[in-house]
Amino acid sequence: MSEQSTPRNTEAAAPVHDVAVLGGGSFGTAMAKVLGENGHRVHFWMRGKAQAEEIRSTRINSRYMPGIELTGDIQPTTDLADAVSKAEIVFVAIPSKAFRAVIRENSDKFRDEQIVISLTKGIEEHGFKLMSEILQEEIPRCRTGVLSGPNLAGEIVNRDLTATVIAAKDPDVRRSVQDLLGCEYFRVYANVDVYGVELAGALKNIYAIVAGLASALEMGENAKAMLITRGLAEMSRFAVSLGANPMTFMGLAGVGDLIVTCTSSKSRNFRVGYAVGQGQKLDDAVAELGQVAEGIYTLKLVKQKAEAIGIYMPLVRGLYEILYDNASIKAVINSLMMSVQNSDVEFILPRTISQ
Ligand SMILES: NC(=O)C1=CN([C@@H]2O[C@H](COP(=O)(O)OP(=O)(O)OC[C@H]3O[C@@H](n4cnc5c(N)ncnc54)[C@H](OP(=O)(O)O)[C@@H]3O)[C@@H](O)[C@H]2O)C=CC1
Ligand SMILES: O=C(CO)COP(=O)(O)O
Repeated sequence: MSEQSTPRNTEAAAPVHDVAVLGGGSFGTAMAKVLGENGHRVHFWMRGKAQAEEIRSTRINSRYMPGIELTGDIQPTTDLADAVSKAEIVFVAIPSKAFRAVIRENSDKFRDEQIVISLTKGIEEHGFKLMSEILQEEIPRCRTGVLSGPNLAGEIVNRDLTATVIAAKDPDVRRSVQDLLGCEYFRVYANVDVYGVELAGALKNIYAIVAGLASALEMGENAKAMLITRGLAEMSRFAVSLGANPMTFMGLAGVGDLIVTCTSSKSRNFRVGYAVGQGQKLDDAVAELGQVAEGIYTLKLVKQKAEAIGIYMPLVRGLYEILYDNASIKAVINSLMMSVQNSDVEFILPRTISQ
């Protein structure tokens, strides 16, 4: 596909491609909008007939993106087979809990060598699988990749300047996604560390919840910086132990996404943490949100995994105790502050092993 595409910023009209976006939530809508504005034909699949009909007739996805008009050739559909069969590239924005089921149920609809990109930032409960691993298991004939970065959907649909990362082993996959999505408000950087980019996107949701909690408790700016930086240390320690490249965490998918979700109430994970910090029960906070906050599931899985492989993750443990063990927030903070004072950057000065 990339051979046919024109370099950016040329006068020549860019070729129109058929693409599919699976998932009619906030992020699926944001990516469909970018692709539509870039002149591509977007087969936009969602499971709700009423939602598809609404978008077809009003050009607005009122539940997930109220007031945002979807211009360009965006064709909402509830026929996944039809969307996938027409597409050169498929983007998947389905929450992690439903990701495998949707792909598996439709695995025979994908073509050999078709490019399939995960937009989902989560981990599967059984087996600690990332979405790219699920794609490889369910549709091994396809070429796969992952898009992740500081990408609040609500800003992208307003054409606010944004950058993201496409991670794929295959250079043609990377180039194709850059060509399809890149435009004057959306820049797509490339990485080959698929596992690191994907894990960064999933892990940062946990620290966004922590940051929301700290914000509700008015802990101050120093505390915010401490939490973001120690969150970065903790998530990179964990990811590196699983084979990710530590340098990936210096990039947009790591530190970039951590900054945006830990400092903005536009992040759903941040908002869940904020609500809990204000005394709301977790279930009520999630119900009120009405959208997915992947971090609450990722937290459980990462705590379990970290314990199983012996990785020190005090923020994960502390947040878990608050959300799931009814621990007092004050007691958890006190225990974190009074734990052993250790190395700042452990890739320079190794930690003293004392949990
Ligand atoms: N929003 C954002 O800013 C960003 C989100 N992401 C990631 O994208 C993924 C999707 O998030 P987002 O779009 O924001 O989530 P939303 O909560 O906004 O929407 C979820 C979407 O998934 C659909 N869905 C849920 N269960 C199923 C199922 N079993 N089968 C088919 N469709 C289903 C919902 O359909 P229905 O309405 O019918 O329930 C809805 O369209 C998440 O992993 C998130 O972390 C990544 C970057 C940015
Ligand atoms: O991943 C995101 C921005 O990069 C979206 O974060 P939330 O899911 O917390 O809204």
